[in-house]
Amino acid sequence: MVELAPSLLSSNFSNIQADLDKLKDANIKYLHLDIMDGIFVPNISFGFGLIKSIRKNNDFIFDTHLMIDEPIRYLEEFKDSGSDIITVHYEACSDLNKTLEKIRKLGLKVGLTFKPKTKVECILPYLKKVDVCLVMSVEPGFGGQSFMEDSLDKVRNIKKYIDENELNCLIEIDGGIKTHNLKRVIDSGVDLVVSGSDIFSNGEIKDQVFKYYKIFNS
Ligand SMILES: O=C(CO)[C@@H](O)[C@H](O)COP(=O)(O)O
Ligand SMILES: [Fe+2]
Repeated sequence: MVELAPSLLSSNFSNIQADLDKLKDANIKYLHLDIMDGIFVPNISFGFGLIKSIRKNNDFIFDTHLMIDEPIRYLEEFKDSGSDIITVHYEACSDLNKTLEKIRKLGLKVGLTFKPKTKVECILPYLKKVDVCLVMSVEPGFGGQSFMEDSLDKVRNIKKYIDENELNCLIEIDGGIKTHNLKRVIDSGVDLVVSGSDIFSNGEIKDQVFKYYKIFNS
């Protein structure tokens, strides 16, 4: 069963809880949290203070996507703020093994992602250590960008590797997903789909979520 993880980045920051209530009403399980530090990516989003604050009233699985340099410095804080999955970038970690192991030791689900220009082959050896492999289908840093078609081949390669090596790793895709490209995305073999602007800025949130699940189930 494919699941949708709406990205908080595209929600209405002046009334976040109203949007979260709509997601809850639409039976959403995962919430994707994009953390940007202005160094690893050319944008700054929000930090653990905001996550902690929304954790109090929301039961979603918090899927935290860290677009920050050397994320190992802040893993405890993201755990304490309520993250369930922490995903780090291959390019951001000087000691990737140590970073992944620390997430595991903190008792969280371990996620690994990589920028579009990084070769898939670079991350394959780490997949035995991770619970979620996130394929970026846009350059990280901003919501609302166009979907990169070649990300589907990356999903297929990763899926093949996971199946051949009998690994227990979910595939997530993030960036530029819309209802019009969703079917092809699902057919490539993903388990989790992140969507931001198409969920929060395209009419009623609940109606949009239902459109996604209708396509998931088609
Ligand atoms: O990580 C990122 C961007 O860096 C994403 O999670 C986006 O926030 C998804 O937004 P859309 O592309 O769906 O608008
Ligand atoms: Fe993201």
